[in-house]
Amino acid sequence: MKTNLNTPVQKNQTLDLTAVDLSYDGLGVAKVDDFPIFIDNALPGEVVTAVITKVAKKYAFAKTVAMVQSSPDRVDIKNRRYTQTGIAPLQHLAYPAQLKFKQQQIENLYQKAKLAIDVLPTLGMTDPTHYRNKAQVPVRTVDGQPTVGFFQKRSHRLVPMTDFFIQDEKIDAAIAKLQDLIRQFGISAYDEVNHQGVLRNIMIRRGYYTGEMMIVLITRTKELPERRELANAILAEIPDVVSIIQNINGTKGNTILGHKERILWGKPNLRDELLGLKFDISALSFYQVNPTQTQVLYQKAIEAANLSGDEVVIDAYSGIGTIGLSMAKHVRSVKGVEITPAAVTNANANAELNGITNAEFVVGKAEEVLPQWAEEGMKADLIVVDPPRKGLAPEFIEAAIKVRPKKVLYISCNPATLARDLQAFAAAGYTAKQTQPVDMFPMTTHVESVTVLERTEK
Ligand SMILES: C[S@@+](CC[C@H](N)C(=O)[O-])C[C@H]1O[C@@H](n2cnc3c(N)ncnc32)[C@H](O)[C@@H]1O
Repeated sequence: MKTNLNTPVQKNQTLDLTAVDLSYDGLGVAKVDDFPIFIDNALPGEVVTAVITKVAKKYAFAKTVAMVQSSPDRVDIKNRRYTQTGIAPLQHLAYPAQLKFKQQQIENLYQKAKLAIDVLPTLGMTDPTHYRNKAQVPVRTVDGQPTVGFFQKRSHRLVPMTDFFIQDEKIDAAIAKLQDLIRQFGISAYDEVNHQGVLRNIMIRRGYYTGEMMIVLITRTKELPERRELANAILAEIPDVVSIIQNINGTKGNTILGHKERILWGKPNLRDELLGLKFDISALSFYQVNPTQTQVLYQKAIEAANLSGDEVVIDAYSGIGTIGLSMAKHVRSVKGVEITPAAVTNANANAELNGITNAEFVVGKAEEVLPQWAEEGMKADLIVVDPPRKGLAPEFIEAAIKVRPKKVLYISCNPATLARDLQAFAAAGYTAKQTQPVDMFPMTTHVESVTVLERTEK
């Protein structure tokens, strides 16, 4: 065995470890002479017998082989596969402790960033399972059959399953039916090693309030054999389907959706409702995956913004307009910017659908459009941002400061980039008193939150 003298542990070594923390991705953290070891299946306070699986220069990974002393926060898991695949990496942690973990994640990052902002207790769900309104599952050949499931963590080995625990059960039922139909029709599964086969992924969305279902079949090829017959069979077997779309993605790599699509049956959009407003959503548009908690998040955001009714609002990273349109009746006007053209088409149509006349959305990169708006002398009282995980670009923050809004409302799905961006705003005199985490992704380590920054300089 190769021994590394510079690290206090060696690969394949078995030892007892005490977890003192939980990493951002749900692994127990133990220290040996200050050297961090990330342990699969260990909660803070637990003592486990573990075997070291990998050693790097500054850290190591280990796997629990026996529990010496377990945590009172440990609960029975539903199924090993949900941890194996990363679908529910926190399923072994009691739900109240998950909420606390998310609050602490933000607190720790704020402490490191020297930000004096209170983090409120995370708002959770009554039933933290079966909440997702969207499934995106790979299709691969297993035992000679096209099979649905989920990839094992950090790999592309398919773990077959049709019951996904955190997804709407009607979506799970539709996935199981689709697997039967794909097999009946003899549609080949994608083979990513040789870039062969037809069906890569299945995406399904279901409107929480409307019950409408959209099915997207993502293929490598333009050809989808017997596509009309397949669409008819889907309609006969799966209830409430309003849209069947073939999305074509001929690229190699991990991107799920391609840019081209063909409607096989029905409407190009799915309809859902949020806070009493109707929203049409295309297959290519972003839509929050937890519909009940999205309403909690938006309500908190609107409340925290403490609107007077007279504000000019910029809604950056506006998607299909859900936040801007939910705010529209509380403000003077809303102007949104979003990179995905299909989402902007949805957003403007959604304004019309709800009789909202004071909101408008444009296509563009927020970090390019906001500097243009600032250059043109555009004024705004409130800038709402809801960026992807990478957070805000420095050019965006610079332009936001130039616009000099009284407030910035930051909705974040990644506390690390949130803390970084809040530091940049703080340097320009924008400070926050508190952050409200809302649990949008129970059983996972994802942390969503809302923070209002106010301009402290005159
Ligand atoms: C977290 S989602 C929020 C969408 C919307 N606010 C909502 O809650 O439904 C982030 C959105 O930013 C968009 N986006 C990603 N990069 C962008 C960029 N550079 N400029 C503008 N929009 C971007 C994505 O397409 C996505 O719709």
